[in-house]
Amino acid sequence: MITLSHISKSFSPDKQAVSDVSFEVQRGEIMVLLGTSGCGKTTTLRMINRLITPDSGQIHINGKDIAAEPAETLRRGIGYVLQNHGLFPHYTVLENISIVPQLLQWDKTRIKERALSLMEKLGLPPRDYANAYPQQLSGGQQQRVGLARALAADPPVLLMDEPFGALDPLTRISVRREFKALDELNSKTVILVTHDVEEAFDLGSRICIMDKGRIQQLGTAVELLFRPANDFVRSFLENQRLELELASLQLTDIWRFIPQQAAHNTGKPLPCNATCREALEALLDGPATVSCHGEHRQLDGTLLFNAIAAYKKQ
Ligand SMILES: Nc1ncnc2c1ncn2[C@@H]1O[C@H](COP(=O)(O)OP(=O)(O)OP(=O)(O)O)[C@@H](O)[C@H]1O
Repeated sequence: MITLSHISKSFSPDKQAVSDVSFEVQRGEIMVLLGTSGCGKTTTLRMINRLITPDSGQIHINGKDIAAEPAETLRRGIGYVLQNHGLFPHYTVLENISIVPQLLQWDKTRIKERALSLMEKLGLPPRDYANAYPQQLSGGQQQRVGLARALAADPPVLLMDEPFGALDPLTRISVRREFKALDELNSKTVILVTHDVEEAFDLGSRICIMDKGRIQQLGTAVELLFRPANDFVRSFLENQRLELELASLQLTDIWRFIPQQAAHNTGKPLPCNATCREALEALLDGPATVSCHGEHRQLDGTLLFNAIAAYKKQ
């Protein structure tokens, strides 16, 4: 678990880069820091691995005050992923991924097995890429190697600064999908910085929206969309609101607004953890049957929109 308590930092006397930021991130969570350029996301992240020292406040990782720990020891427990991957050009892919386990003096077989397994999981067939050099890879492949390198020693904490920011939209989505599918994320505490709203909602267990160094709201996608804390949050999400709402709301959230109309046993089955967006897509082919809490109800496009509207009005 990572805890920030009243963290502030300024680089000049007249402006606070980060102002009284407090939050907790649990193991298994991906917490996203989201906001416009210059709002203090990167500074916040870099204080967690002591690349920047806060002016005031404390940061604890698993109950330990990071200021009391040697920076080197601290960083060995933290995987750090940057936008421009930072790979060593004269090291092969395998050598780049092996750097931290080597520093930790893992035995050679274990290092190789771990590196090859990560390459497989991240869509880099070892046979094709293990002995390649970074400049022989595409941007997306380099970023996959950067991810594998950060994960190699299985650190309990992962800090990611715009990790997919330099990739084209299609590559970005596929690298993100592979990242999300990594089962080892369940045992890590992850903080990810982005200014991409869609990415934040796709990856974040919770999202922390920042502006001018301050937290404006920290919550789940549904909380931010349906219970915005202030006008800044509301307008920050305005452009993508409908898309985000459909992708964030699950049928279980709107279940009580779907009429108790027995299903006709025609139509596609939809599970109650389907999102409204998935439901909408399925409903383009005709009515469906939703199953929630052992009950089955009929759903079509009109019923879905009425239920969403009722949920928003409550
Ligand atoms: N080393 C530094 N020296 C002086 N000012 C800095 C330094 N690092 C950051 N700042 C300032 O602190 C503020 C917050 O910067 P920060 O990089 O944390 O923002 P950000 O939200 O990550 O922005 P971006 O998305 O553009 O990276 C900005 O006004 C920035 O100019």
